[in-house]
This record gives sequence, structure tokens and C-alpha cells, in this order.
Amino acid sequence: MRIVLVVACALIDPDGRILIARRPEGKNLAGLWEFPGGKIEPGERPEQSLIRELAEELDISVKEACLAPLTFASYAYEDFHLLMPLYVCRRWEGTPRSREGQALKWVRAGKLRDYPMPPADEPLIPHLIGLVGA
Ligand SMILES: Nc1nc2c([nH]c(=O)n2[C@H]2C[C@H](O)[C@@H](COP(=O)(O)OP(=O)(O)OP(=O)(O)O)O2)c(=O)[nH]1
Ligand SMILES: [Mg+2]
Repeated sequence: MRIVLVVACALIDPDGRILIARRPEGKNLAGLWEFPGGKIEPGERPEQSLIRELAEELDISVKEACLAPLTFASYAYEDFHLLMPLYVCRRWEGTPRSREGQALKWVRAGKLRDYPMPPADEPLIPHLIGLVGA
């Protein structure tokens, strides 16, 4: 089974809400809500990949010291095994805006279940509720 390493981030605003993004039509898992992030490219450290993805997708600038590891997802999709560290970040520069056509939404951790997410993400929700409350 091919292991695909993806890094993702829960941005948390001062109200304790979390940013999720809707996967575009045409991609796998289209229409599901995910944490911003993406695949690690050759030669990158995970934190570098995440900083790059957050700039590409959301137009924000994040310092490595502002990324804290929370937990990870490990999930067997049909054609690959996803291993996805989830970081949290409460400090960034700029205002997140969608640069790749994804719908964005700030939601309370206790409301994440109202937004269909990839199956890999579901076990992450209790960790976020534990961190910021429902
Ligand atoms: N960014 C992100 N990806 C997730 C989450 N949950 C989950 O199963 N994934 C999966 C979906 C994709 O298969 C992969 C993310 O990689 P990606 O967003 O860079 O890649 P992609 O397949 O959308 O696009 P591409 O680069 O292959 O064109 O991880 C999540 O919460 N955030
Ligand atoms: Mg992505």
C-alpha cells in the first residue's frame, strides 16, 4: 500500500472557531470539507510544506514557531494509505481568503460534524473539541 504523507492545519481564530475548506469539484473527495494543507513535496520538511500550502491556498503567512502538532490521521483509502499530521495555528499574518476557489468557513469544533468531511478526518474532531471546547 502506497503511503501518502499530507500535512494539514486547523487555524483557530480568537473566538475559538476553526477554518475548513471545501474540496473543489473534480478532485477526489470533492465537496467534502477539509483542513487546509496538502501533500509534502520532495525535499520539504512537513512544516515547510504546510507553510507553503497555507500561503498558496489561503494567502496567509505563518511562522514555523506558530505551528503546534495536535494529532494525526491514519486512514486506508482504497488506493493509498493517508498519513496526515494535524497542526494547530492561532497566529498568522494576513486574512485567510480562498486563492484556489475553495469555499471557506469558520466553525466551532462542536459543529464540525455538520460539515461532511473525509472519513480520515472524523477521528480528529474530538481532539479539536478537547483543545478549544465544543
Ligand atoms: N488537505 C487535506 N487533505 C485531506 C484531508 N483529509 C483527507 O483525507 N485529505 C486527503 C485528500 C487528498 O487525497 C490528500 C490531500 O492532498 P492535496 O489536497 O494536496 O491533493 P489533491 O489530491 O487535492 O490534489 P493534487 O495535488 O493531487 O492535484 O489528502 C484534510 O483534512 N486536508
Ligand atoms: Mg490541498
